[in-house]
Amino acid sequence: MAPVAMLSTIPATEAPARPGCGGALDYSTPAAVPGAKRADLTDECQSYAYKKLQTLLSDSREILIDNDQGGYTIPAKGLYPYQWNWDSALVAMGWATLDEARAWEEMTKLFSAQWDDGMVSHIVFHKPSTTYFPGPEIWGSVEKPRKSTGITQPPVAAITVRNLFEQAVNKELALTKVRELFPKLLSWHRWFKTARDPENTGLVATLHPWESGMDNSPAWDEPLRNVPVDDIPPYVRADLTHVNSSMRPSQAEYDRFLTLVYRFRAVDYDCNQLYYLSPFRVTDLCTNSVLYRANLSLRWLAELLGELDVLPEIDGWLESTRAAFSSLYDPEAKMFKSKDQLTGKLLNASTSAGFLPLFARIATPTQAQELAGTLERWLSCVKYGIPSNDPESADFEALRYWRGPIWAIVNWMITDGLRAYGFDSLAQRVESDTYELLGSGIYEYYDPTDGKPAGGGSFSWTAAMCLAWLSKAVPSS
Ligand SMILES: O=C(O)[C@@H](CO)O[C@H]1O[C@H](CO)[C@@H](O)[C@H](O)[C@@H]1O
Repeated sequence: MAPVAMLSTIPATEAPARPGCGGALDYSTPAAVPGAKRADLTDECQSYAYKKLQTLLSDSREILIDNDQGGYTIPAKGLYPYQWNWDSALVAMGWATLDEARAWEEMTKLFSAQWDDGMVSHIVFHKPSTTYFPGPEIWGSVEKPRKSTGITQPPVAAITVRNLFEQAVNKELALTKVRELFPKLLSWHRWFKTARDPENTGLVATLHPWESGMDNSPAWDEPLRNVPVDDIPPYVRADLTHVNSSMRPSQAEYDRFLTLVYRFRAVDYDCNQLYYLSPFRVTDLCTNSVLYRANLSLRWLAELLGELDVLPEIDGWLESTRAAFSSLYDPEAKMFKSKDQLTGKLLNASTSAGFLPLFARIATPTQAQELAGTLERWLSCVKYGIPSNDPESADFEALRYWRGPIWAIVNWMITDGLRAYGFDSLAQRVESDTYELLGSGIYEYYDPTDGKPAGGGSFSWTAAMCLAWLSKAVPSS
């Protein structure tokens, strides 16, 4: 696909009209800046490209400001009215481009709800809302609503904290914040080790599809089949009042999501029991890849602070994960796969999480080469990348949430990995596709077959990716 050449999906009111420019555009400078002009482009073309980026950036800033609830950012109004864990960690990187203090605040607010055992919840219920289910009164009770959920999400936070520190202009503030956050991060990562890898396998368990962040991924079809539906109280889904049911998880999936919540609640989310009693226990590629990368970041932060005593502990985690990770590689499919810990089998589905070992830097060079080949095949089947599910698989659904649509945050993670392994042109293809998709609106996800935006609108982590990643990645030649 030609880099950012087709812009037909941008509504005329939101983007400047595109003049007939041949070749790539320069997004970095207005044509009016003397000396900044590319010789092969007209003033009109350069100014168009510049304006397009400025429009996207200002829309993205507005979304973060609009979704700001005072120190934390909701993912989208109505659909997701609380603070979500990995959303906030990704959104903080976006905030950092306009207000560093506000970016740090996002992290502080997330960790304000950290549990005594170290866990950081997948949702923090700072303020009441009637637009989401299941809310605090389901996770706790009507009489005693919980302030946060009893499950977690992929631990992006340490990656963010390192990133915020490295990018910081105000290094003094950054160092104070790193000092504050480091022990909290360490305690969360220790919780992963003890609560989710009590048998010391090197890979942590995920006990609920919501913990994976990729809730209705086809990878969970098999293990969810072994989750019985209990006699749970009747409930009304709020998500279907915001988004069409054809784009959301099925009722059968929700029944199982809720069954798991009620079973976990029955033991008051005791982390020593959940691992053994959950009828859903998988090795999720996303969680394990993010955790490995987050442990690399945590190690970096420990060195920054001179916390050298903890290095052997973190090195031990890294080493055991490295030793175990190849067991998740399927050489025939040339793809990493998640695993069902209860049956011991690799799960059949090939999903975009299979590329995340690149983001982790844990794929071997041979595996990375093969993954790049697999990704090329996927991209040859769709107009835009990266679909969340193998576009050639029978269960690919272009608009159903994590079963096909493109997610900007996943594109960022995979692109970061592709560049680290030297696959620059593949990375550029994904960056160009993402840039073009965002031009049609800053949404939750996008249809890989035609680029149609879908799910929640004015979506925070998509806006954050525009600010923190795409604004720097768009091709300038
Ligand atoms: O559908 C839901 O109700 C929530 C449950 O956590 O998940 C989606 O929405 C959350 C908020 O954006 C994300 O963190 C998840 O990854 C997922 O896309």
